[in-house]
Amino acid sequence: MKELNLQNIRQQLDVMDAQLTELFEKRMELCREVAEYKIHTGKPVYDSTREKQKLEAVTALAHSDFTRKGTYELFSQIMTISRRLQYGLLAAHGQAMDMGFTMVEDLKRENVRIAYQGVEGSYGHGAALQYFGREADVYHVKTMEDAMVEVEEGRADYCILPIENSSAGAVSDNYDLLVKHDVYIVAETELPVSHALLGLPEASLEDIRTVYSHPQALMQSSRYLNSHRDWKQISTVNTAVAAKKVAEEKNISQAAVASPAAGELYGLKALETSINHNKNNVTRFIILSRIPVYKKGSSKVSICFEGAHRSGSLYNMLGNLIYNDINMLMIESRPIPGRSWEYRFFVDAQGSLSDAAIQNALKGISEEAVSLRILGNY
Ligand SMILES: O=C(O)C(=O)C[C@]1(C(=O)O)C=C[C@@H](O)C=C1
Repeated sequence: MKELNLQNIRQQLDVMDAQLTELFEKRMELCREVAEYKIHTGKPVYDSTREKQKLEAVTALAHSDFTRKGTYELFSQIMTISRRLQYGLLAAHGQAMDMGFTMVEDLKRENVRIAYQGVEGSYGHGAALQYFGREADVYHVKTMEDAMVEVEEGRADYCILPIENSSAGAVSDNYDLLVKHDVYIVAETELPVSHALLGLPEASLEDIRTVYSHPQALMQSSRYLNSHRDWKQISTVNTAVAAKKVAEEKNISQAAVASPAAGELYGLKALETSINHNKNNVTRFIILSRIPVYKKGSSKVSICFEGAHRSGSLYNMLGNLIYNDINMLMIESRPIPGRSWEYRFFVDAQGSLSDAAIQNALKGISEEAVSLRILGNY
């Protein structure tokens, strides 16, 4: 057997890697010229047919299954890097994508109407008052979708909807609705969710036999509620509806799990406060407008995209963020209606639509994805 000498093998690898690097740099120089051609002709950077042909041609040169697969991966990466280079050059020539958003100094806050889902005293109501102030012109509608339609059809200037809870995670339905309706995220607000056990003013803990609330709130307070085994727990559509029911039925044995604000509104007494076991329970609400604007200094961009249904597609989309040095804050996937086992992705990234890096990344995603929608910058 040939005597193996690691040092000698490494020296040969070093020589070969230097050649590869030199060739890689030469290839990128040519891609620079391709970019110049594309700047002048307006031809898109991404050419899937050419990439497919290229991958077929180079894999045909390989001699084993292993190197064929490796060649495929290697050249997919090289062309991805080539695209990044070209997007950067296009952006430097002022050929950034038109995002369709206008930057404003501040969001309009005077004489605005705000729709929220639920009833008075619900957490949605609380979030609306927290963001727009206690004197704000807020009104409620029945469903989350109703709230979006109010904005879309111009009856409300804004609507406010929960999108994520620190313990329960994403409010998936609202992600789906964001794609369905022509509304844009213009702001967000975080509302600490702290449940109280609310009873009639004359009630005491010993009187309670039945507790009403939304299933989520019952669950979030289950440790406390289960320590009172004789209490019957009954679900309602909303925490505030539970409080209203207790106030209206005037039965001393009934209590509701809802916010202290709901208690105040319906004249109930807090028999116990902060009964949710996760004390760091915060819900993030988004504020939606039908006008695509973003406030100067906004630092979070939300997008939604569908990639091609093939290996590496998501990886390539996210590569656009990585190559532009953008920090991804959140990713969520949702099934695409009518297409089983295919998903669309919702991504929050750090930055502003006026940043060159964000513009560059979004241009890349928009060319390479099946569809891209910018949901907002706030
Ligand atoms: O040939 C082109 O049009 C290029 O932009 C070059 C290149 C490559 O690196 O080979 C890069 C991107 C395209 O999607 C296809 C191929």
